[in-house]
Amino acid sequence: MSDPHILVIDEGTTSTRAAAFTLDGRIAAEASKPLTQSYPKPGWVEHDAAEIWANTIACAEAVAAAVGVETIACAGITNQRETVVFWDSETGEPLAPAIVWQDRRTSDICAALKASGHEPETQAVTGLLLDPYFSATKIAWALEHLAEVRTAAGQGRLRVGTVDCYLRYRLSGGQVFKTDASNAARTLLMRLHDVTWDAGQCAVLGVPETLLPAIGDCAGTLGTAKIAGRRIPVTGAAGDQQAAAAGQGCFAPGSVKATYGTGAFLIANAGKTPPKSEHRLLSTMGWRLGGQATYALEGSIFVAGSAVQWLRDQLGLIGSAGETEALAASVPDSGGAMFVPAFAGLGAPYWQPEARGVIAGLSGGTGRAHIVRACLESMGNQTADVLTAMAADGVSPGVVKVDGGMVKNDWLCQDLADALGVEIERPEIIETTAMGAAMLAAVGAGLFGSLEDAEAAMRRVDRTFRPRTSGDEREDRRANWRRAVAQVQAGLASARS
Ligand SMILES: Nc1ncnc2c1ncn2[C@@H]1O[C@H](COP(=O)(O)OP(=O)(O)O)[C@@H](O)[C@H]1O
Ligand SMILES: O=P(O)(O)OC[C@H](O)CO
Repeated sequence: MSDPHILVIDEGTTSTRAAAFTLDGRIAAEASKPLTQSYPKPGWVEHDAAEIWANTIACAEAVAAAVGVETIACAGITNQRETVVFWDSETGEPLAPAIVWQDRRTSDICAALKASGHEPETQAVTGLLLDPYFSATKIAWALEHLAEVRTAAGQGRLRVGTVDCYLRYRLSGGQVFKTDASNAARTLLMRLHDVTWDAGQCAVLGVPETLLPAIGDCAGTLGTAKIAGRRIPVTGAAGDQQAAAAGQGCFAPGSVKATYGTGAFLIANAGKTPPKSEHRLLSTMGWRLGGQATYALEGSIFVAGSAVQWLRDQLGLIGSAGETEALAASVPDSGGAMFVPAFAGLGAPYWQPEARGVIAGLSGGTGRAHIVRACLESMGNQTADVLTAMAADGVSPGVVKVDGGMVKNDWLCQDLADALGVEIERPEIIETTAMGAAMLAAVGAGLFGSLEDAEAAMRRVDRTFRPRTSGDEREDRRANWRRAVAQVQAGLASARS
């Protein structure tokens, strides 16, 4: 029999991918399809869940055909988190557009909940803060505003879930209505310490607990996926950022990864008890295996690669994302330009959903290369904000393990090292999210005894970027960044007055 493969479905914000991994961590076949982004109103971001499903099946079947479906031993699913899908239990068809994690339409609901003093309780129970980023207010909004969703709820036909839950439902032919602990932890409704839905949060946020799926582990017997006429056991499932932390081998408490895709997300392993952030980071689930939770401290940055896409699609400054590398290197600095890409509000550690972006410090000499460089530099600047908060919460890594679509850019990786003053370690396979889902699925299927064993067999380091800046240079850069963020915040204050 040929070598077994692990099929991974990685449903990201901007594209859906499938890959077949070998047990030594190679990608034997892969397929991807872009996902349409809809911005129907300012601050709104939607996906078509029918397109998500069609792309998922097409990518999975293409990969199965390439390696031979009979060689696939098991499947793992990983996904953009917090995004909410509404579908009909009878047909599996979507009832409304999916409301994406970047969507800000529930800012007012969150502001009202904060004003009523509900944030400390929310943080104590769920580890999260009151921000439209998370799923619950999106569900409550849809139940109030979308007739299709309300009617289906009244008739007992409504299924609501995060993207993992929707895909597991459809892949199983409607047999499985379950989510996993890492995705459930992003809803604002899950009690972090005992991994159950919290009746109080459900009541306050207006989400009937009866609508919610069961919560399970991230590895084990999780259901089946009908692909290319075969029922493949699904043995791994986790949100994409937690999967990336597993794929980077962040198993020791305090080890940190940063994934640069549409957004950028830093996760520190926090061990076996929920961490408590005093500095506006999230306390969340890493993964849960055999009923045993591993917790994480997270800093979520809402705009990373999407700023590069904006330079390409809205400004036409570049023809492709890859061009940013040579352009940034073509100038000695950004010429004083500072780019704060707060298109979807500011995430950690600010949590200001109504903030909007700024490009400051422009002069007549500012050119295309300076703007591009300022855009890439904002990755290091935003990451430094999160690492500063992590340090204040007691986590100071000497190495940050990076991955995601942006880190193929060497200039960016070096700039991260220079901005942060830490080593930046890049693995051979930068699709670490998919690698982590493959590791979880392999452990769930019994192909490896532990995630550590899977990492030893599957993950290899490509390159380490070392800082080339002095502490004073980094401090100057931080001061300039703080001034630019202050401009964003001043804009916010004047918009309110
Ligand atoms: N060479 C590059 N330099 C900078 N950014 C890049 C480069 N290549 C891709 N990107 C950006 O990376 C993002 C894609 O990363 P990916 O991990 O696939 O995202 P996601 O999983 O969120 O859909 C895009 O936003 C793109 O603009
Ligand atoms: O699609 P990505 O890779 O930017 O990840 C999205 C995150 O899961 C949102 O929390």
